[in-house]
Amino acid sequence: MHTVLRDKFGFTSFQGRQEEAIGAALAGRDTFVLMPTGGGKSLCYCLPALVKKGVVVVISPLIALMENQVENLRKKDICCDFLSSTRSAEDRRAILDNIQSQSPQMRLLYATPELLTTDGFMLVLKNMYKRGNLTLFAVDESHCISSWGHDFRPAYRKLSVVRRELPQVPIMALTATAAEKVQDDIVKQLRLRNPALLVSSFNRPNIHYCVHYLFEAGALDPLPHVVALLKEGRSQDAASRWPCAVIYTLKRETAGEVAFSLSAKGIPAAAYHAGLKTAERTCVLSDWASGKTPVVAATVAFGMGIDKADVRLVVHYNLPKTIEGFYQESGRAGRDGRPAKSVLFYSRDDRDRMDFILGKPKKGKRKRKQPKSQQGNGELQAFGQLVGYCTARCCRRAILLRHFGEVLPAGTCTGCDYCEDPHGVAEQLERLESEVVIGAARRGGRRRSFGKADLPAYAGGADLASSAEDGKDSSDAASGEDEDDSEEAQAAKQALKRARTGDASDEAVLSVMAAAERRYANTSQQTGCTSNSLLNKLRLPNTKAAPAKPGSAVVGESMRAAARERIQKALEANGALSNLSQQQLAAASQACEEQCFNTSGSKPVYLSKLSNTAREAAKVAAVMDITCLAGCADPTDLGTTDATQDASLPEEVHADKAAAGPSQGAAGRMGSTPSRMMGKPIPTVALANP
Ligand SMILES: Nc1ncnc2c1ncn2[C@@H]1O[C@H](COP(=O)(O)OP(=O)(O)OP(=O)(O)O)[C@@H](O)[C@H]1O
Repeated sequence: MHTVLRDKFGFTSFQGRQEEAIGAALAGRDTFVLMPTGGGKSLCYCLPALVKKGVVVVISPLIALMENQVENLRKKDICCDFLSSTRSAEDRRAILDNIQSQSPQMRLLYATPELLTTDGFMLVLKNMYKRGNLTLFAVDESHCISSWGHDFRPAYRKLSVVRRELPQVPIMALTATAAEKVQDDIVKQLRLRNPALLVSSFNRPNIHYCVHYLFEAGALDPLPHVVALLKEGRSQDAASRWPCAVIYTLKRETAGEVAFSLSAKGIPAAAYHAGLKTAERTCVLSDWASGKTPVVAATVAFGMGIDKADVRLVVHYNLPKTIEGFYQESGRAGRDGRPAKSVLFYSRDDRDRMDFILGKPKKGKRKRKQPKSQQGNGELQAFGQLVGYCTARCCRRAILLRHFGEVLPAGTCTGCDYCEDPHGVAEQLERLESEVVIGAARRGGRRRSFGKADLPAYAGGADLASSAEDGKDSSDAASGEDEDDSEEAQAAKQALKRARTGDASDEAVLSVMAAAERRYANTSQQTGCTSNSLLNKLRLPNTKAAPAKPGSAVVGESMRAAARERIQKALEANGALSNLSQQQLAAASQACEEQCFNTSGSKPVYLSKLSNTAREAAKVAAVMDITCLAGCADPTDLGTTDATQDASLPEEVHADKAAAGPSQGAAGRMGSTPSRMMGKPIPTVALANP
């Protein structure tokens, strides 16, 4: 092992848990390897391929990743290849002949999960199995198997077929980001048998973590701060070079704007996202890798397989959706072990926007494979954890590590803004909170709602709408449950059908694989995608929409119904309102939604107001607050009716509410007095549209 390590790979020693992983694989044992980004996971399956007879099959999610690895291994004279739609028929035949021969020369073969799980390819694998030529299955980026994770790819789920059909071949699952729940899921889904669990620390001690708060009263634009960070990095470099940096943005447009603005200030920067042509992306990547363009502003399409050692700064210009995503992206900094920075910009607007994007009901999702436990607001919960990272008054590193089940001993943080200045961070958080309250008071007691002017990070209102839909589409795609009507998707479905019914020509199998890869690369990883047909459907005015009132938004009835449902769920979850009946809550939701509808001049404003309303609904402290949330100074404005009145509410409820005194929330600000509620039954609101 050590000889191969030195002679083939040029390393003097193993790092992390490489040696144990390799030892387990050579002993024929299943292995679960969790190492941080840049930890050296690929060696864990590459080295056994050179020591043992047979072929190591590596499952990898992207052609680009496979190409990159094959290229690197070939430089070391290691015989390896990958199967994909980009290969000629001749190449594919040569590969299949090689691996099915009595003694294959091939040491490693890379393939996507889509290819591996087809009947045709399984036949090839069984041939190899019979000859004893399958050394190991390495499942790279194995967190894609879990819908708890952030990069779920449905085809990964089918990999259990490997254990079923080829039971004696050891399996190695590898990942850099998997919280405990995801780790369990990986082991379960792949049916690993008594696996060696090799979990390294998630700690990246050389990365300094910082959350930069943006205030309403100040500039909400992160750009000047990014420029300052880059200048600071430049002044720290002896040769006065711009630091190598990645700036992650939510949307493609923002990536373009940031790159443009930085270039205009003399900072060499380029944009990278899935909307660019392949040649353009390649060019941006190679200029970045060579140092010609040290700064890249990118969406999450700039992802797996980015292996540049000297990234000094990773900025999150917008909030990421999950801690896992954040950890992986920020982890691209400092792979050389030298000091590096992660800076995440946090503003209330950004948070509200993401809240809304993720909170929208996903049309048609529940009908299909979503596990029960994850129905509802799993994405919102995951985002809530990320918000917790930003707003908790405690060490950032400790929060990250705790998320992955690790405890950071007190006082051992190697650098974060909180540990350096806990009072400063606390003050900023207080300021953030007070701005929310002051802002609401200034608006006459109404809760904050977005208008175009309130969205400086976005070009305009329509952008917000598309962003919201984008989030929906991308998450649908990520969970593999969207209905894609595109020609490409239809062709892929046909091919998949042919493959399943045994007519698995190479072309059919490869076209399924190519379609899956394109969808994964272009939608799952690209939050800014706008091409989904669902989005277009939602954009069309709905013929069943309620008649638009003057100045009201053009919003379809289905969206309005979903909005009412969302508000109602928030009210139902609010313990302070547990005494209200379903009918009362439904009526309150309706009133709140109508308020949003009637006071919004456009769909984006409606969506933003809705988002705020749903959030506030979860927080209201009394019935009075609901009425104010719905914009009524008098609860009876909501339409109290004797017929539907729930006069049977127990006396103590009224007494409790009276004893609670004036609400801290909107009630007081609206000038309503609690006495108006006292002695009166809590109003039951009538359904406006029975
Ligand atoms: N034993 C070792 N000694 C020194 N360097 C190593 C060793 N093993 C791997 N490396 C180097 O570490 C770097 C990262 O390795 P690798 O790409 O396998 O990491 P990874 O864990 O797969 O990262 P990612 O999760 O980002 O894909 C590579 O440049 C590799 O050459």
